[in-house]
Amino acid sequence: MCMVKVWVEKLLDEPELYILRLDDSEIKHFEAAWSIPEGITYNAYLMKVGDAVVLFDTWKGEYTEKFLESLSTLVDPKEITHIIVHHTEPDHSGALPKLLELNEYRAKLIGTTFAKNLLQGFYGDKVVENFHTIKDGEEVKIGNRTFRFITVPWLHWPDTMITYDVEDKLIFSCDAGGGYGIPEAIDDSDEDVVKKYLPYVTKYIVTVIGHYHKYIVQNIKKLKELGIIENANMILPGHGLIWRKSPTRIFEHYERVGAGIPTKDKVLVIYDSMYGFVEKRMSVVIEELKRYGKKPVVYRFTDKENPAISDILGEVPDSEALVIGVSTYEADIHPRMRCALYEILDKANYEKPVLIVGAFGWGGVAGKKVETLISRSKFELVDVVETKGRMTSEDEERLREAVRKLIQWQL
Ligand SMILES: Cc1cc2nc3c(=O)[nH]c(=O)nc-3n(C[C@H](O)[C@H](O)[C@H](O)COP(=O)(O)O)c2cc1C
Repeated sequence: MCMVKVWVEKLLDEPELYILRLDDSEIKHFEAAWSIPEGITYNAYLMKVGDAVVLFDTWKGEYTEKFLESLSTLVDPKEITHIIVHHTEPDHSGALPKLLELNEYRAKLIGTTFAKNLLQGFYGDKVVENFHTIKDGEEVKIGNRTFRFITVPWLHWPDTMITYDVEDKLIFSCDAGGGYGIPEAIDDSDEDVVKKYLPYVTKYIVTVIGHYHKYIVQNIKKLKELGIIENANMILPGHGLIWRKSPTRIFEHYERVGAGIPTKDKVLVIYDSMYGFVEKRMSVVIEELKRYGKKPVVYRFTDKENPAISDILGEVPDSEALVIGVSTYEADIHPRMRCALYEILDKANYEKPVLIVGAFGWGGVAGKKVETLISRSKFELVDVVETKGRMTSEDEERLREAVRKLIQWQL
């Protein structure tokens, strides 16, 4: 039996505003790719304003029945007059077709032209029969409120927009401002809950939006210039915590991740080691890093450990530098490291210095291949120390020297 938790809570009396949150503790791999033992929540919101009943997004399709059940405790689905579609990815739009059926297609859908197009592709023509496409910045009066729709393309699909409730200064931000994890609270009032949650936000940003991370900075700049962030009373994302104690905090966090602002002294060390040759080298690296006051965060692929790539990705944005340790495997990079590197370069491509360390048996190519990948990315290549078999005392000295070079690299 499915034991996921559902929250239906009133957030405001005026306007009458509710959150409908499902805690998906059953999910293992978000987007069938990112390991999230911490789970995720799907947040939809319902607002009753004058004669209008406005729904902001829905939940993932597999929870349609639960969504309709929860919604029915607040309103007869037939009474919904407007549905705001911020983003059509099925974790937010999955329950929409069934809801519209119950609603007898009375509600007006509001979203971008892209959103209309995508919904039609996913669910057919009927779903978009009553769809109003908005232009960036367009304001629509609904009930006794003014809703301004602001497009935030590539955060993280081309369809994405946010809604600003002008009178109440509320930002419904869908994926922007969201995170993984199932916080024990609805909002940011408890600092312990926030502290535990923020690393999951980083992991979410990198895995979900990371490929487009320059748009995070661009789009937040756009919202700042509109002056809506600093005066917001609440940020209401499609995943995770609502921000009402310090609404600006979540976008500041997003900005930091988008820009790759480092945490002082944090160096990310990632390596594979089948029989311990790379590992020996990496213990020298780690020892040398610590000697200079650095705080290495280490992920290793060995016959005992197989860390999730999603967790590694979440560590990149706030690292000062990276050290990559690789063995040569069938004239290539070890398969697990190949996979990790591919994702780092795709999702977490930042201007940070990188040191490459390699070990091989008869012809080292892994280090050179990593070097080629790094030199084509935004990362800055500091040095490559790739040597044969067991580590000699000369190899060790070269490694220590390379670590010192990394440390001096404008960290
Ligand atoms: C399955 C397998 C494939 C390998 N392929 C190569 C290779 O193509 N070229 C090479 O020089 N060494 C190759 N090696 C040797 C390793 O790169 C070498 O032993 C290295 O020191 C391993 O470091 P590690 O024990 O830390 O993983 C291979 C080893 C294994 C187990």
